Amino acid sequence: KPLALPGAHVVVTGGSSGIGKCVAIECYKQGAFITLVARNEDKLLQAKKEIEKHSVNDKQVVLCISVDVSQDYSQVENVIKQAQEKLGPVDMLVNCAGMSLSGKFEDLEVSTFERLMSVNYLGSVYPSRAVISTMKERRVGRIVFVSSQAGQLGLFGFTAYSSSKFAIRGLAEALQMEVKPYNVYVTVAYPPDTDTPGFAEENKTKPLETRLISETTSVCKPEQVAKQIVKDAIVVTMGLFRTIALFYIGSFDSIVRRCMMQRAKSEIADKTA
Ligand SMILES: NC(=O)C1=CN([C@@H]2O[C@H](COP(=O)(O)OP(=O)(O)OC[C@H]3O[C@@H](n4cnc5c(N)ncnc54)[C@H](OP(=O)(O)O)[C@@H]3O)[C@@H](O)[C@H]2O)C=CC1
Ligand SMILES: CCCCCCCCCCCCCCCC(=O)[C@@H](N)CO
Repeated sequence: KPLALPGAHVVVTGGSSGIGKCVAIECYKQGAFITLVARNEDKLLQAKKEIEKHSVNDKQVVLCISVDVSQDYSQVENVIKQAQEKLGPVDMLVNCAGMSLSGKFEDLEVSTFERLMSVNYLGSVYPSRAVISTMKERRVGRIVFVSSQAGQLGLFGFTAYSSSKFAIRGLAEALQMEVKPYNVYVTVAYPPDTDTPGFAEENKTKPLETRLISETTSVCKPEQVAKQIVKDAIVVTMGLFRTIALFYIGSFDSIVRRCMMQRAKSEIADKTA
C-alpha cells in the first residue's frame, strides 16, 4: 500500500522555499522526480540547484514552473499538463504554497481575508483539481495539504489565516471520502511554528498576543516537519479525529462504494442495451 517514491513524479507547490523546499529535498533523496511550482523564477532556480545536490541517481530531474497557484485555474491546469508531459503522471502532489498575515480582526484589511483565502485555500484547490482525474483513472495518487496548528485552533491575530487553514481541512476530508475507492489518499499536515523565510516574514507584523501565544511552543526545523509530512503521505495512518469519526466515516465510505458499484453496473447495462 505505501507509495513507492523511487521514480515517482512529485509536484510540490511552494517548493522554492521553507517547508516545501524541504519536502522536495526529502522526496528527491528517496529517488523521486520533482516539479517545483512557485512564482519567483530566481528562487525556483536557486532551490533547484540546492535540491539537485541530493540526487541518488543520474536520471533524476527537478523541473521548475513559475505560476501563481491562486489566480487562474486554467493556468494551473496548463502547468500540471506541462509537468505531466515532461515527467509523466503525477503520483504525489504536495500543496505547500501558502502565506500568513496576522493582526487584530479590525486592523486587518478586508483584502487580506480575500488574499489568504485565495492563496491558502484556492491555491490548494486548483492544483488538486488539476491532478485528481488522472490519479483516479490510474488508481494511484497522494494529495498532501498543509494546514497549520492554527488550522485546528483559532488563535488571536489569525482570524484571516486560521479560517483559510480550517477550510483546507474541510476540503481534504471531503475529498478523501470521494477518492478512497480509487486508491487515492489525502493527508493533511498541521505543522507548528517552523523556522522558514515565511515565518520570519510573518514575525515582522505579529501582534504581541500572537507572539506570546506562539512562544509557548518551540519553533521546529523545516527539515523535521518535511520528513514527517512525507512519511505520513507515503504510509497513510489514522489521526485522532479519524479514529473518533471512524464509525461514521466507515459507514459513509460504504455508501460511496455502493454508489460506485451501482453506477458501474448501470453503465454496463447502458452499453449492452
Ligand atoms: N512556517 C511556519 O511556521 C508554518 C507554515 N505553515 C504553512 O506551510 C506552508 C509553507 O510555509 P513556509 O515554508 O513557512 O513558507 P515560505 O514563505 O518560506 O514559502 C512559501 C512558498 O510558497 C510559494 N508561494 C507563495 N504564494 C504563492 C502563490 N500565490 N503561488 C505560487 N506559489 C506561492 C513561495 O514562492 P513565491 O513567493 O516565489 O511564489 C514559496 O515557495 C504555508 O502554507 C504555511 O501556511 C503551517 C504551519 C507553520
Ligand atoms: C488540537 C491540538 C492543537 C494544538 C495547538 C497548540 C497551539 C499552540 C500555539 C500555536 C502557535 C501558532 C502556530 C501557527 C503556525 C503557522 O501556521 C504560522 N507560523 C505560519 O507562518
